[in-house]
Order: sequence, then C-alpha cells, then structure tokens
Amino acid sequence: MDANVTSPISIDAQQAQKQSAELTILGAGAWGTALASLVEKNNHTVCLWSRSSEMSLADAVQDAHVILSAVSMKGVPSVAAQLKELNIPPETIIVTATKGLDPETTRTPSQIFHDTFPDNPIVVLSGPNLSKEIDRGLPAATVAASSHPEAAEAVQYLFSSDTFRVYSSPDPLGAELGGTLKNVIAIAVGICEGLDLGSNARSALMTRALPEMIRIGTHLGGQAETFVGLSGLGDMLATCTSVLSRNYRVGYGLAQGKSLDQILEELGSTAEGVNTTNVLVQIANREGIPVPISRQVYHLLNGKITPQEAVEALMERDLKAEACLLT
Ligand SMILES: NC(=O)C1=CN([C@@H]2O[C@H](COP(=O)(O)OP(=O)(O)OC[C@H]3O[C@@H](n4cnc5c(N)ncnc54)[C@H](OP(=O)(O)O)[C@@H]3O)[C@@H](O)[C@H]2O)C=CC1
Ligand SMILES: O=C(CO)COP(=O)(O)O
Repeated sequence: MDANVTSPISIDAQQAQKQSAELTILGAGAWGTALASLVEKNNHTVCLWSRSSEMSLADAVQDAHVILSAVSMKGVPSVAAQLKELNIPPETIIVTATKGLDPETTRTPSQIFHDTFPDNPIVVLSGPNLSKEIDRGLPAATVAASSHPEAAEAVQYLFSSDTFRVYSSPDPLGAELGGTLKNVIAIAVGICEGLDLGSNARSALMTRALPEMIRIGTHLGGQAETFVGLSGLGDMLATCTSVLSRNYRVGYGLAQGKSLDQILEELGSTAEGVNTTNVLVQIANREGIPVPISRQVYHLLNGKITPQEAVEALMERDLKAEACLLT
C-alpha cells in the first residue's frame, strides 16, 4: 500500500507537518493508516511514513516525540536497524503495534526495539482492533502497555477518544504475546468454521486455546492475568469470530481445500499467524512446552495433514482433567 495514496492526510500536509510531528507512524498498511486517522481526529500532529514514501525516514522522525511502528513482522528488524542510525533521543517513546515473532531470533517486536533502544521507553499497543471497524468509527478498546508507566499514559492519552478507549498496563510482553498468539488460534477457529463443525466445537477450541496461550505466554515472560484481558482473550474473541480477520480467513480457506499460497494471494495483506505458528512451534519444541492446538495448525500449514486429520488428532488426545487455567 502506498502511503502517499492512502494516508489520511495529504502529502503536502505531511511535508508541512514534518517539522513538528508529535507522532510518526512507520508503516502505512491497514493498521498504520487506521491509527494515523485516530490520532489525527484527536487533533494531534501525525506523520505517516512507509518505505515507499518520498520523505526520508530521517525527515519523518526528526521532531517526533512518539514513534509508532505498525509494519508487519518481516519489516521490524530492518526498521529498527534503520532507526538506530538516526540518533533517536532517549526520551522519544517508541510504540510497537505489530503482532508477530521474528523467525531469526524468535523475539517479539518490543524485545527487538528494547534491544536496539535500551534507553528509550517502549510501549506495546495491542487489543481487539480490526482495522476495518476502526476505520468506520465503531467503538473499540485497546491496551497501551509499558514498564514505563508515564510512557503508557502518554500513549493512552494520544489515542483515546469517544470511539477508542485505551487502557494502560504494566505488562508489555503479555499484551504483545496475547495479540500475537491469538492469530494462531484464529487460524484454528477458521478451520473449524470452514469445516462447519458447529458452535460446540468452536467454543471448546477457543476455551482450550486460552490455557495454551497462557502456558506459552507466561513461559516467555508475560503475566497470566494479562491473557484474560483485552489484549489476550479480548483479541482472541474478536479475531476468532470475525470474517474481517485475515488469520481466520487463512484457516477458513484451508478447510475449503485451498492452498496456503492461493489464500495469501487472495488476501493481499498480512496474516501474521502463518509465520507466528512456525516460530511458536520452534519455541515450544526448544522449551518443551505443550501446544497441542498450535501444533495441529503447524502441521496443516506445512502440508503434513488434512484439516480432518487435525481435528481427529485433537479429539483423540489422552483424556485428562480440565483442572486450572494452566493445564
Ligand atoms: N489490520 C489490523 O486490523 C491490525 C493489524 N495489526 C498488526 O499490525 C501489523 C501490520 O498489519 P497491517 O497494517 O494490517 O498489514 P498490511 O499488510 O496492510 O501492511 C503491512 C505494512 O508493513 C510494511 N512492511 C512490510 N515489510 C516491510 C519492510 N521490510 N520494511 C518496511 N515496511 C515493511 C508494509 O509496507 P509496504 O506497503 O511498503 O509493503 C505495510 O506498510 C501486523 O503485525 C498486524 O498483525 C494489529 C492490529 C490490527
Ligand atoms: O489483530 C487484529 C485484530 O485485533 C487483526 O487480525 P487479522 O490480522 O487476523 O486481520
């Protein structure tokens, strides 16, 4: 998507504002563009940049108090590296809105930004926020999470409006992992719906997915309670129940017998759950964490089993007590 075409503000306005941009958003895809509109409606100055912008990255960020990255996961390491060359002041708040895991390092975007900018406050913005609904001005809520409470609050105030309610949280990793791991579950539920397995199956799948998300999320450093909040359960419910979710549509298409390549081509935009599934299973194998649902999605995405075989494998697992959230 071309930032110069899709930006909610004109190129001239962007260029005029670049001297005084409060917020610079990197990535003019569906989410970066929706976030830019939210901030602009709040009468804040926003500069929307993408790698195809005429404006250089240096010009785009030169006066930003807040830099928000909304590029897809595959662009995060290079964007972080390019920013590092620009001597960003340590007081600049860096916000990440990407929901993914780096295949090279298995790290999250906030961990990559923290490694690259150890002195800057890093904030994760994550929640049940399907961009097409935000674009329509429908009410939504989200979470600004940071180990720097003032930075989380600054981002909370920047984005909050009468249609977008932002909660703060002290758990950036938990918020980020909730939004990331639920994409795998959205693929699983899309498969369930594509196979027309019914409401009971969908409910069982989503309910059992939550302890799976909590198990891996807490192992990686998130706090358990964060996964039952907006950025975890909330986002899982939104994406698993909406045809607007690209990850859900990946699963739905697989259940209809389409190839992954065909589905991704038809989508024409990012479905992070595909890469996340591969990285997640790599982490689970390395750390010995049981992830039965994600593992079946992994086998299916990699052409090892059929959707029906994935369902059978889940139903035929050893019987156990339901017990607590983490079993
Ligand atoms: N859409 C949504 O509803 C929501 C999305 N998200 C998350 O936000 C992220 C972006 O999603 P979304 O905007 O929907 O995806 P899109 O496919 O619409 O846009 C992806 C963006 O990432 C940029 N990008 C990709 N690779 C690179 C790279 N190597 N260097 C620089 N920029 C790059 C693209 O730039 P270019 O156009 O130049 O290719 C584009 O701006 C994802 O992690 C997604 O999970 C989070 C909440 C809601
Ligand atoms: O993360 C999202 C909503 O919160 C967007 O979901 P999809 O990437 O599946 O469209």
